Amino acid sequence: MAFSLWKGLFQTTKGRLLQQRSLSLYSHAHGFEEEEIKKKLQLYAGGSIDLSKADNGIGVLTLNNPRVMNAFTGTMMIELQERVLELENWKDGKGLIIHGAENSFCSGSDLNAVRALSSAQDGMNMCMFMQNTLTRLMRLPLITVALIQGKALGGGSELTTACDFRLMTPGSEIRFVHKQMGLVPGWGGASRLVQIVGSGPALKLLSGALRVNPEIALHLGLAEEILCTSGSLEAAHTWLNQYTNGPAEVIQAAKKVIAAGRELPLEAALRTEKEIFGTVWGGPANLKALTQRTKHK
Ligand SMILES: CCC(=O)SCCNC(=O)CCNC(=O)[C@H](O)C(C)(C)COP(=O)(O)OP(=O)(O)OC[C@H]1O[C@@H](n2cnc3c(N)ncnc32)[C@H](O)[C@@H]1OP(=O)(O)O
Repeated sequence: MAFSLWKGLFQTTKGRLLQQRSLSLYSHAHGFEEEEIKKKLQLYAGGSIDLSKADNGIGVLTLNNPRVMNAFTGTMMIELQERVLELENWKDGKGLIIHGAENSFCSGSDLNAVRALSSAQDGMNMCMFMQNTLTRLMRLPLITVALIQGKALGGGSELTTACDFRLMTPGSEIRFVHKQMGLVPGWGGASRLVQIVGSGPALKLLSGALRVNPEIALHLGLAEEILCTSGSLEAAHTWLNQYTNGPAEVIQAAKKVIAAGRELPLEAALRTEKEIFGTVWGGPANLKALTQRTKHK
């Protein structure tokens, strides 16, 4: 009796810990005033973040504010959070492509909002708000791809690092322009960039505000492939389809074990891998493969 009570308690706590890892980084305890910053962000309206979810499990998220090169207004920051929460609950989802409207990726945060929210407290709250959202985006159980056409500047470049992969078109550019603005990244872009390209190249990209064209991005391991400009969204779908063929629960499990390996110390990652393995072992896809005596020739 006592043993089963302890076991139940242990499993609930473990479940909660696993769940918490997928939730936000900052809360009230860190001095983060989410409602306060959301009220302020609402004042800087314009553009939208559009999400379409197809039956094949691939979503497309469009940064839609082409008049200002898809800069992030306050309301777009809030909408991004809403779309990410929606994607967290997409049971049949397998992959996500993020792109900008009208052949441009994103020119960072809307400079009008930046100017108006220049106090230290607003800056910290906006930083924590965007880190929370982009961390949740990074942890989505979906394979995520940033399709970069045109420029990804400032916060736009940071957003690309929250995706699993980056695909670029000829003439496109990723550029951490923060230094030119007297800043460093604050949406988590520096920390993620180090994980992607290593600390030396990351320091050069930031301190030189270097332009990263598709060839350099390929060389650094920042981009996976250069796609043709025409029909690049279809090409991004084709590229992603190589990795999303199969049942959603298996693709999602694959993303989850890799995300754990990317973020957690080895022992914690191994334990998480065991938990996720348990969700697919004996599951429908596993039983089907066993019944069919699947061979891998
Ligand atoms: C998290 C930290 C950050 O993200 S800080 C923001 C970093 N981003 C920037 O500083 C981008 C500044 N903008 C630029 O460098 C250029 O506008 C870029 C994006 C290269 C485009 O140049 P170009 O193709 O010549 O077009 P343009 O300058 O005429 O721009 C078209 C209109 O868009 C506007 N725009 C552009 N970016 C932003 C932005 N981030 N916030 C607000 N507005 C932006 C331009 O001002 C221009 O508007 P308008 O036609 O002058 O009314």
